[in-house]
Amino acid sequence: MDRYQKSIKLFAEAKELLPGGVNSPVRAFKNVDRNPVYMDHGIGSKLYDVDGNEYIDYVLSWGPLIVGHAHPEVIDLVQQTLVKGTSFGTPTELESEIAKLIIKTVPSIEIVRMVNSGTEATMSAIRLARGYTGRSKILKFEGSYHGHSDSLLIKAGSGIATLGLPDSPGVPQSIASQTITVPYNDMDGVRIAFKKFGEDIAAVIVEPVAGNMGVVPPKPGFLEGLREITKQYGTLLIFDEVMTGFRVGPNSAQGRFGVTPDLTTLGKVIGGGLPVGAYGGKREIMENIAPVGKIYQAGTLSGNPVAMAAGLSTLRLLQQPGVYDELERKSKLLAEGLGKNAKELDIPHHINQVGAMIGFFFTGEQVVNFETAKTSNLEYFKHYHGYMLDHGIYLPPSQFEGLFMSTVHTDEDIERTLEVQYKALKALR
Ligand SMILES: Cc1ncc(COP(=O)(O)O)c(C=O)c1O
Ligand SMILES: N[C@H](C=O)CCC(=O)O
Repeated sequence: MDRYQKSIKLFAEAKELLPGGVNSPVRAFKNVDRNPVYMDHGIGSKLYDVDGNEYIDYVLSWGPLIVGHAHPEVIDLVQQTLVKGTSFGTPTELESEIAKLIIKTVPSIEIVRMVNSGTEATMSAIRLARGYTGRSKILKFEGSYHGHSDSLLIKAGSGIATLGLPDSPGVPQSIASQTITVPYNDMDGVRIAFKKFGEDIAAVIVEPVAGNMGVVPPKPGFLEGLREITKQYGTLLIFDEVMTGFRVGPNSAQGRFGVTPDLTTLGKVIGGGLPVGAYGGKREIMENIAPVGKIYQAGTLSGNPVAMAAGLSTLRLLQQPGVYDELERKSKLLAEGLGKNAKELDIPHHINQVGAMIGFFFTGEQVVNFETAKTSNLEYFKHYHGYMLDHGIYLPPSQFEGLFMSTVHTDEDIERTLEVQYKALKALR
C-alpha cells in the first residue's frame, strides 16, 4: 500500500534482524494481518509515521503516555536530567522525590522499590510474597497479564491471548504447577481454590481492572472478596496496577474501589514513557527485601535518573486539580459515542469503561471475564482495526487490549474518531 511504503520496507528489513521484526510480540500486528506502522514522532494526542501519516493515538505506548506525547514539562525535566549524565549506579534525589509522590497517593504503599519494567515489578512482588509467607503457590486470573516471568505466564492475556498461546513453552512444569488460575470475577472459583490449597497460597495477584483481555471491570464485591479471603488464609493480596496505576484515578484502582492490598505493582505511567516499574506496600513486608532483609532483588539501572525524571514530571502533572474528572469525562464521551454508533448500525457490541481505559468488544455478551471476551467476532475486529488505521485512528491491534485516553486528547479528536468509527462499522455490514 502506498500509504505505508516506508513502514513496509522497514518491517521487511527488521524481520531479518529481530524475531518477527519486533521487540515485543504485540507490535507485529500479526493477528490483524497488517504491516505494523513505524512511527517517527508524537506530539500531544497524535502520532506521525515515517510515511508522513497522522494518527489520533489511543495506544499511548501501551498506556504510559497519559499526558500525551512529548509533553513540554516531561521533555524539559528529562533534558535537564539527561545533560548531567545518563546513569550513576548510586542513589539520587529524584528517586526519593518520585517515591514520596507514589507513597502519598497510592493507599497501600508505605515504602517502594523502583525497578525497570512491569514484568520485573510483578516477578519481584511474587518472590517477596513467597519469601515472606514461606509458601510457594500463587493464584492468578485467566486472561490477566502480569508480564512474562515464568510463574505468571500461565493462561495469560495480552499478546498470549492475541496469538492464542495459552501457556508458553520454556516454563518448567514444576513452576507452572505452582500457579493456580481462576476466571476473573469468579469469587466462587477463588473460594474453591482456597479450600483446596489455601494454606499453600503465598499470594493472589489481580489486575483490579483487567486490561489485558480487553478492559473488564471488577464486579461489585470481587476485590472485597479477595481482600477478605486472603486475610483469612494469611495470603498476601497483590494488586497489579502496572496498567491501572495513576490511570483510573488519583489514588489508582485501589483508591477508586476502596480496597487496599498488601502489595502493589506499578509501571507504565510512573515512567512517563521510559522503562520503569515499581513494587511497594506495607513496610513490615517490604523490609524483607535486601539490603534490609534476605529476599534478593537488584538492578543495575533501577531508579535511573532520566527515567525517574520522566515519571516524576508525569506524576506532577497528574496532581493538578480536575485532571481525573476531565479524563473520566472524555473517556465516557468516547465510550458512549462508540456504543451509540454500534447500536445505530446494529453491530453486536459490549463496552466497558473505567477511568481512562476503554474496552470495545464485538460481542453482544456482557464481558466479565476472558471466556466472554473470547466470544468477540475477531474477523470484525480485524477489518475494523484496518479501516480505523487507514483513516488516521491508531487503536491497539488486538481485541484483547484496551484503548487509553490522555489528558491532551480533545473533544475534536473524539468527534473525529467517532466519525471514522461510524464509517468503519458501516463497512462491516
Ligand atoms: C497489568 C500488567 N502487568 C504487568 C505488565 C508487564 O509490564 P512490562 O511490559 O513493562 O514488563 C503489563 C504490561 O505489559 C500489564 O499490563
Ligand atoms: N498489554 C501489554 C501491556 O499492557 C502490551 C505491551 C507489550 O506487551 O508490548
